[in-house]
Amino acid sequence: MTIASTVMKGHGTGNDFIVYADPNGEYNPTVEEVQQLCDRHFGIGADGVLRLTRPEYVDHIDKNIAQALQDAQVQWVMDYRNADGSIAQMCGNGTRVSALFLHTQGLSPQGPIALGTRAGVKVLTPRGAVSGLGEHVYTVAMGQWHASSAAEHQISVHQGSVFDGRYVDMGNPHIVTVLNTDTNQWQRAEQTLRELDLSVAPQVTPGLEEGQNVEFVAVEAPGLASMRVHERGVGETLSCGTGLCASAITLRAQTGIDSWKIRILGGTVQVDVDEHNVSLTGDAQLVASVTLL
Ligand SMILES: N[C@@H](CCC[C@H](N)C(=O)O)C(=O)O
Repeated sequence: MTIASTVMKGHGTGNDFIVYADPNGEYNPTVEEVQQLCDRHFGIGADGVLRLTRPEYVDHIDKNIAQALQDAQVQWVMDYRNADGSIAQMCGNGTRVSALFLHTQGLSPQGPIALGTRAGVKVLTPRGAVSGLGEHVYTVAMGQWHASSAAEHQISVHQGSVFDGRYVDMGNPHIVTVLNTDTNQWQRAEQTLRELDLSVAPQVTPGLEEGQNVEFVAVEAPGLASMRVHERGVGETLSCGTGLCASAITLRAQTGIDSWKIRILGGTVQVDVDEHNVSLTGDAQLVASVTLL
């Protein structure tokens, strides 16, 4: 695939992406092209592709959301693809990398960006001035969340253990299991978390028709937790922004605590939840500019 504009590689807490701007709707990759770009041996390698385009060039989008993007007059929409070529509604870490790309490429003025996604408009606020490559911190307001009030799913992992999981809708689907809320149980929960074999997708019963991202969380102290994730369309990743938000929402339901610092394999983020909104603060980094041959 050729893309006649700047293509970059970046990541947010180790969740890595290939990112480019496609303002004229000319470079809409096929499933095979996404798979090839994301292949870690035969391609550039990434968990997903972020195609930044105009609202009219995004397909597989809900009619009402497409209308909302038009009403909000967003300049840019993040058309997100998983490494296996599938389409997802949202990617929390991807929004930060998209914002950094738009800022550093001069495609969006400094300051907050209203970024369109298949899950609606998300506003990203840079924490400090954005100055070229390197690490930058953004807060993304993810907006209204929805969660089931009970753990209605069972998650079995490769080793045979079975956990209860709750459904959380972040625009994309999540099933979250909290391994402990009693901090005296932290060491055991942390060991369980560390030893989970996520090389194979956990089995979820009942599973969601559209598939699911699955998160496992252990609580170390009030407001401090660790998480691992198996992502739909990718596999285990070093971080998942929507999964971190889904985890904090579930932790809040089980502990009453609104504000969480959560460690994942690729770093640490801050998640703040209230009745209506959830916001995610974390890093974004661009690491390379790539020429596709
Ligand atoms: N890594 C992302 C989520 C990407 C989409 C997900 N795999 C899905 O299919 O829903 C994040 O940071 O939120």
